[in-house]
Amino acid sequence: MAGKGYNYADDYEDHWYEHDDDYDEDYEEDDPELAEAVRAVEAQKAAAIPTAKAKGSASRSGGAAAQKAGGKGAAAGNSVRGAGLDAGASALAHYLCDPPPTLPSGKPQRGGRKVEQAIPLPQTFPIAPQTSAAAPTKLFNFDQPSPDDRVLAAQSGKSTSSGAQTRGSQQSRTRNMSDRHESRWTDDAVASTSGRPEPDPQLQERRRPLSEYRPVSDLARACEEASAEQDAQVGGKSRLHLVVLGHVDAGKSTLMGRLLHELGHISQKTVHKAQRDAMAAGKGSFAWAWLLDERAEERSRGVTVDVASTFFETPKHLVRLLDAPGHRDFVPNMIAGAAQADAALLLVDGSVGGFEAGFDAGGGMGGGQTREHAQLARSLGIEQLAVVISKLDTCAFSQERFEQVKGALLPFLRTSGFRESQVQWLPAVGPTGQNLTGPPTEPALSSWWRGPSVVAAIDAFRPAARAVGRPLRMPIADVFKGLRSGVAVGGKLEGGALKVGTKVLIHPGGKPASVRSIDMDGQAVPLARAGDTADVMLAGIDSTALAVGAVVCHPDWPVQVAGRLEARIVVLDLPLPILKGRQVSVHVHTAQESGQILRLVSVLNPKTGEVTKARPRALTKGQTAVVEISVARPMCVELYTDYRALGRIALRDGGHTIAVGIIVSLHDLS
Ligand SMILES: Nc1nc2c(ncn2[C@@H]2O[C@H](COP(=O)(O)OP(=O)(O)OP(=O)(O)O)[C@@H](O)[C@H]2O)c(=O)[nH]1
Repeated sequence: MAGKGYNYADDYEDHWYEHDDDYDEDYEEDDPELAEAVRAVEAQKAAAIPTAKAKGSASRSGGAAAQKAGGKGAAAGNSVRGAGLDAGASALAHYLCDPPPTLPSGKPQRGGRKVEQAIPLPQTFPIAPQTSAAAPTKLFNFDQPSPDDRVLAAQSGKSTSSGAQTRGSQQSRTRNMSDRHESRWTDDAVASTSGRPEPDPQLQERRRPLSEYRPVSDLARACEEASAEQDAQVGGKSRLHLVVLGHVDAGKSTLMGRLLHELGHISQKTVHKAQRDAMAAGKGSFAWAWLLDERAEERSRGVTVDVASTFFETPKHLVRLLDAPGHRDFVPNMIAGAAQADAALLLVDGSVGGFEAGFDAGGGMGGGQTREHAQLARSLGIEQLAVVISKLDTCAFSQERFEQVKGALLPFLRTSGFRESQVQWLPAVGPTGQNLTGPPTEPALSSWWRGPSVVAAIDAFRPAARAVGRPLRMPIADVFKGLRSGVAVGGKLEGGALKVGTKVLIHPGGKPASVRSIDMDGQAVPLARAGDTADVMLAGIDSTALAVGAVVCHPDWPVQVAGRLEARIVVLDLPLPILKGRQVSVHVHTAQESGQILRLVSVLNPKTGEVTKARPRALTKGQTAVVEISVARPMCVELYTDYRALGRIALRDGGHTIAVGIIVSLHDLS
């Protein structure tokens, strides 16, 4: 079953939301073993490992606002996407901005560099000592406000020490195609989109149902021709958007750095340079990660800040890879990355203490990012997951430890809405390349592991269905200046298609524009279809009308712009109940806005959807409920039943995700 971008006509069954919390109770009722496992995890949590909290209390840096040099590489579509983009990137991000050598067609990319033949490396990098539960991770010396801090400051009307920006972390996602340039929301732009317009009560009734939409025939024909042509060009391979998730230091960048090298996308020379630089800086164990975490800040702190995107090929897929930051401060960036993905690799540190730190419930405030990332990924529509258990080399490749981690995580993933059949489990060791592209060579691992390698697990993911027959929706993940003139936006088409010359509308604001050119994977193309990630150069529009979180849409079938909405949510781990009036940060696709919970409408039976309590006074952990939320500025959203990718919502507060859900009704439409 496809991951995201479903066609409205398909009979996709969203397990979580339609049968959602079956899991919650099923495992208790039907599966005593599972219930026992959950109790064991709870007991484990009670014995809490304080590392995550210690990390959380460290002062922080909002490095996401920093910008990375654009240049032609960025124009070629390899720049960081999703959040804090120009701000340089994670290890992956870094690599991403230095374009991969060739395109699916075999042609070199514009600005691409020559890559030598990848040859297997011996284990040259020291392995991080991760054997003690007492010190599985390090403290970070963050000294500036994080993206979340900015959002919180904006909500409370305070400014942060580094200068709060109107749109918080979204501001930092703007990138430049030709030179370093920070495209800000100007007062005009804010006025055009932020002032709450008078709601139009008849708007909803006047809107034609999306099911009546039929693409114009020339676009439909172009899509058909393009599919045949592009499929032939890429040797029958399908496109897959993959996000790499996991707690900080789980080994994401290291694993992906080594994988990209083994697949021939990072040269031997580059590897040696990263190794030399890392050694010289006394951070030898981060050499593989440095292939991707190229920003000085990321290297010195050893953490990924931004979401980066790059491209690689497996036997079955052309993979657009998004490396999400693991640190809790950068979860908004992670959300923007995961919002574009069809499938996810969840890296889990299997070392003793390492897993527990990432999975710790954190005293009821979200805890480790293993939990938060998994829950967010599911709420953003990702159904297909491969859990990669790393660092087993620190415990002699113990099969028992592998099973222990799996046993603790599986019930949690089920309650988060993942189907067991859609979750793969595998071990891998990034620094030595064990089980990355083929069976492990390490006897202690090969003696018991018979399952897939990382590449095989990626190949087992199914590509998303392309919803080309739907009205155009392209949530903007990136805004940047054109090479010569004009402005361009980057993002994933969730529905419909675009051709050069297509007339579009940008919401909020309702500004018209037309498509001047389209770039995909660094090449100019005549057409982009649902499921593609593209850079679209626009004509007839000013950059002030564009921002991350806005949506490029069909002029006659525009996206909804709502100032108030009702959502069916599941309350996550939190120490204090949700009360009416709570300030939250609202995340939908790539958009993020300050909001407030106006009303607690009802508590629902998660199995039947029946109202068990109307107008509750508070919502607590695990409850399914309907709430009404207002946002400070109208947001581009859709009902979940109309457009799933634009109808999923996450609510955050105090740097933690407190609820995830779906949008069930829209109000104050403009
Ligand atoms: N022993 C061992 N160390 C590993 C393994 N994978 C990664 N490491 C080490 O763990 C540390 C963190 O690795 P990264 O790749 O930076 O982790 P990350 O998940 O990308 O971290 P963020 O991007 O900051 O979230 C580095 O010192 C790596 O060398 C592994 O499989 N075994």
